[in-house]
Amino acid sequence: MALYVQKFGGTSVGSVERIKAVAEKVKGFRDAGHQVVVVVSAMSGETNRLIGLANDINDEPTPRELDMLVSTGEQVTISLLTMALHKLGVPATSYTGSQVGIMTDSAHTKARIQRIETEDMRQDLDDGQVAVVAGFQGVDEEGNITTLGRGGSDTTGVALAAALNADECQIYTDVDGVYTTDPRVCSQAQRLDTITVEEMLELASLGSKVLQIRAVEFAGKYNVPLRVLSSFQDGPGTLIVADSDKDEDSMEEPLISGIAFTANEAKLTLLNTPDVPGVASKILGPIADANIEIDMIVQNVAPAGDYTDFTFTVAKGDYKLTLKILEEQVLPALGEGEVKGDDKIAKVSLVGVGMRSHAGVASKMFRVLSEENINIRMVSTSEIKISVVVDEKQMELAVRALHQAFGLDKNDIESE
Ligand SMILES: Nc1ncnc2c1ncn2[C@@H]1O[C@H](COP(=O)(O)OP(=O)(O)O)[C@@H](O)[C@H]1O
Ligand SMILES: N[C@@H](CC(=O)OP(=O)(O)O)C(=O)O
Repeated sequence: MALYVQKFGGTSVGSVERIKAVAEKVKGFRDAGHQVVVVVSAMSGETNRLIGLANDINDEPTPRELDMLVSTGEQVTISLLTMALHKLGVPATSYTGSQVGIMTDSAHTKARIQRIETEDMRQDLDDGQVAVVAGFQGVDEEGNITTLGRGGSDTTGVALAAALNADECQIYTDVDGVYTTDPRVCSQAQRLDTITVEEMLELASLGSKVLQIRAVEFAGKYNVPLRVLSSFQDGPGTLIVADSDKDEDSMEEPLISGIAFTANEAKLTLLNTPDVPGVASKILGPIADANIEIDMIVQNVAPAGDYTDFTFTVAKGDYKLTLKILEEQVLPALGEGEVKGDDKIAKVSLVGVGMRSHAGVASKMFRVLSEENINIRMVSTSEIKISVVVDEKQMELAVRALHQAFGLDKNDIESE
């Protein structure tokens, strides 16, 4: 007998038929003698619909009320799934985050889990029940409902698996595992049998939304065995493995494990800023004060030593506010310069632990992009990733060209 925490995302519970299919799947595990805790997201599109309603009423809803509203999406699915399980004769009880004791801090819309009270769930499991828990939500010490950030049900699943010491946390979604890149954009993408926590963290943080980044962090920190599977077809899925557990038979790591991309960034440039100590902090200080996260930063070498250009990227949602801060606070403080912005950009990233021991990945990447006539506007690197910023409209072309050039296409891998 094993204990599984099974998380079903929005598409997997997107209709009555799909909810019934999830109930059948859960029943199958229970009939096989396993204990199951299920975590569900809201039906697909529901969270966006609720946010839309809020914005129709008030374009700046308070985070507390937003959490109160969007958490209702998951409350619908826990009850419907539990009813579907009852219909199949499976004893089950639904719980909101607050009822099951998912205690978080008070950072509404991006709360962090601090502890989980597991007694009720353990009692249910001991009684032969399935516990059906609302993903994405928790409660703070004052009893306010909080949410964990978009995609947060993955984190609920992994956190519950850690708290219950489950044998595996299974993330069921609409693809049958983690692919070399998003299979919706590149039909040649290949499912990976395993991927390391480190690589998955990079892919998630660079835009692959198959897993929420904090869920991967949690799995790494608490050693939770984590598997991504399809809720629509059977198969082994992809196991996220500790960095030391990567297939020991393979003598060489593949150079690139995956390609991530996102069009959710915008680029801002300050032209002709004085090249003197303290300028970077004068530019970025007011932006940090506004709680805006900065991703890539590039400062050009000043040709004559006295003026430079300073470019950085932020999330697209922060673009307008950042532009305003630069124009209204930073430029007056610097006394000179000019601001330029572009929110039609995309970031494409190659990820792979094999890069550590191989030179030449960047030069090959740049060559492939130049052969496709794709202009590179910014570059950033770390030990296991290279990211470039390109025009948004060239993003998919860049992904496909790089996927093929780095030998990730289906036919290449199959013929090895
Ligand atoms: N490398 C990747 N491997 C698999 N899926 C990916 C990858 N990158 C992006 N995706 C996308 O992630 C989607 C699944 O995530 P999401 O829509 O959040 O699912 P859910 O609703 O189940 O939480 C897939 O449909 C796929 O388009
Ligand atoms: N419903 C929430 C939480 C979530 O994790 O959803 P999904 O599993 O469908 O990505 C959201 O849309 O962000």
